[in-house]
Amino acid sequence: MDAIVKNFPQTTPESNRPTQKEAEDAVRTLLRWAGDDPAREGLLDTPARVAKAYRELFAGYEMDAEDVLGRTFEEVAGYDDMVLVKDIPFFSHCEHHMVPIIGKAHVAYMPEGRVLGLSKIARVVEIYGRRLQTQETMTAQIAKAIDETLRPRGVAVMIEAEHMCMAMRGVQKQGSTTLTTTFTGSFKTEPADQARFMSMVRGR
Ligand SMILES: Nc1nc2c(ncn2[C@@H]2O[C@H](COP(=O)(O)OP(=O)(O)OP(=O)(O)O)[C@@H](O)[C@H]2O)c(=O)[nH]1
Repeated sequence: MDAIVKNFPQTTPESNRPTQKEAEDAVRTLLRWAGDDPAREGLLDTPARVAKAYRELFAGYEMDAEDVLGRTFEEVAGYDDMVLVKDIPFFSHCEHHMVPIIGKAHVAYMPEGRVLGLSKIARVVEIYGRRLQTQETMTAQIAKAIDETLRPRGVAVMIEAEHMCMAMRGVQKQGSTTLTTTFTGSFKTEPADQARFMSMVRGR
């Protein structure tokens, strides 16, 4: 798992964290930048609310995929075929504009001796989603985390998402979806495994 941290060194050391007051002052600055008055009554509590909301929206920096994925079970009754958890909803934020990415993740693996608790797969999506992200990085991180901790025969991750930076601002194209995939192991080497993943994701 060290490799994951090395490849994706996103977590801020606690010593570099601003104080609550610094965070609230920064929000007041942005309110003024937007053209509003942080001293007006309706905005007085907003900096504290935003600082609190950021802790929640970016809680992924506080969480470690290794802890979550470390809890595995012995293979269940000889089951060794694909396990797919699809349509896992998530909210993330793009690292370019800090506005939402709204999407769904589909995550599959081929067990090799051990299986994961299903909720742990959704938790890994949360861990990487609740950070500033690009969709490509998030897709790769989820696959890599499962691959390195569980050592399954293969991992497949597909993310479909709408980027609010393309909808609310800039080019302003609402409703477009970006799809990204990462395949490891048998999903990479066996076209049949990859095709089955795609058809299971698409089968509604
Ligand atoms: N590859 C990738 N690009 C992203 C993602 N989220 C946002 N972007 C893009 O990041 C790019 C940043 O482009 P810049 O030209 O530096 O910034 P900008 O002037 O705000 O760009 P516009 O959005 O075109 O107005 C934009 O094209 C965004 O669409 C992502 O998850 N993956």
